[in-house]
Amino acid sequence: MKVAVIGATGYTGAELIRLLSMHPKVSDLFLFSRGEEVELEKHFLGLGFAGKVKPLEELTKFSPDFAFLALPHGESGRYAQDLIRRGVRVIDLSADFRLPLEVYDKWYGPHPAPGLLETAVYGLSEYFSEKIKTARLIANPGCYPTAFLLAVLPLAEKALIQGVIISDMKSGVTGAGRAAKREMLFGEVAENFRPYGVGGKHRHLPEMENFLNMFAKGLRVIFTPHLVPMKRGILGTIYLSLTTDVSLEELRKIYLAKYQDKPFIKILPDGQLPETRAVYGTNNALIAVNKEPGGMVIVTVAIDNLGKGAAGQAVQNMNLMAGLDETCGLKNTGIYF
Ligand SMILES: NC(=O)C1=CN([C@@H]2O[C@H](COP(=O)(O)OP(=O)(O)OC[C@H]3O[C@@H](n4cnc5c(N)ncnc54)[C@H](OP(=O)(O)O)[C@@H]3O)[C@@H](O)[C@H]2O)C=CC1
Ligand SMILES: CC(=O)N[C@@H](CCC(=O)OP(=O)(O)O)C(=O)O
Repeated sequence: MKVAVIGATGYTGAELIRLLSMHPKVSDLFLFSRGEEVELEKHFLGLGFAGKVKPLEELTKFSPDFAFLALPHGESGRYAQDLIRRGVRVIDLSADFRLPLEVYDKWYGPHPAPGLLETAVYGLSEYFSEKIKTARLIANPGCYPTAFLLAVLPLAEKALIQGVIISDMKSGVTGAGRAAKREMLFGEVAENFRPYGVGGKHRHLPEMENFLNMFAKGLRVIFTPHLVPMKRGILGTIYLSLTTDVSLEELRKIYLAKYQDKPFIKILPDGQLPETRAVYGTNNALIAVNKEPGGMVIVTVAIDNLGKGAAGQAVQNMNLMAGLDETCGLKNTGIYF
């Protein structure tokens, strides 16, 4: 397969290059970014792919089978239009095609390609695989919503959750992208731990609620993200109330049954809890379910924001679209030490 990565100089672009260069079915990799032609970074030398990142203006000269858009929201939509018109199947890592128009406009501003919204399929691979297989345009989910939805949907779809779900999440700094920002300087981030977007202000809240409500109506989410001084990883601690008393053993059985044929989702045995280093560099999600003495359920979840939270899930979606095994090129235990 011929594959293009657009936004190849960013963090998710780099992770896509890493994954696609090891993918057994990818024969050609075309890389694009804005500005002048640039050399590939030294990490990627010797991988056998033609060496330079080309200016985006040259994209029209290439006809890949798949194109990954690893661009800021608002920009992706502009490039998706032309690619789709030319018959290229597109996987967009930005938020441009994840939400209904009125919700997008409220949180992100005017939509760059509203005419394409109907075409897009939300790329949460474990829940929408049938639609993903035939899709022309994938809206790859946000990193926090991926972790949240994988952790709560098994209970939501059985109508076992009531009221408010508290979603307390922590992310490494690559989640913020590679562009220079003062609040992401080493001096601001190292030896520091801070919340942000508190009080319903983070743009992943509507994404969480929108897809949660496809499976269970009337639930509300309180989402508080935090920045942790590590490079990669998301850890979520999610508190929820049940509609009826269900034992911990039964709850675990629900998760195990739901994900038994989903190779990237690992339900941890009693006594084990997710941690970010166990998913570092992988497409895996680790989930543990527990109950506190008052009966509330605590679901903990770990993913790599650049893996299952972005590039890994995007490649998993490409595999599904291409009729390949969804694990093709993605089996990886990560780095233990
Ligand atoms: N980082 C993460 O963990 C996740 C990110 N995402 C989403 O994926 C997308 C990419 O994120 P990420 O890789 O982190 O971002 P980065 O900031 O690291 O990279 C963005 C890329 O887009 C290019 N770019 C920036 N502005 C423009 C523009 N106006 N026109 C064309 N190209 C532009 C950059 O080029 P240049 O090098 O010239 O700046 C770079 O190649 C974003 O939409 C993000 O929200 C989704 C899930 C997780
Ligand atoms: C640590 C950090 O800053 N994380 C980012 C996550 C954004 C992201 O990856 O998601 P989108 O694709 O929806 O932009 C944030 O909170 O904005």
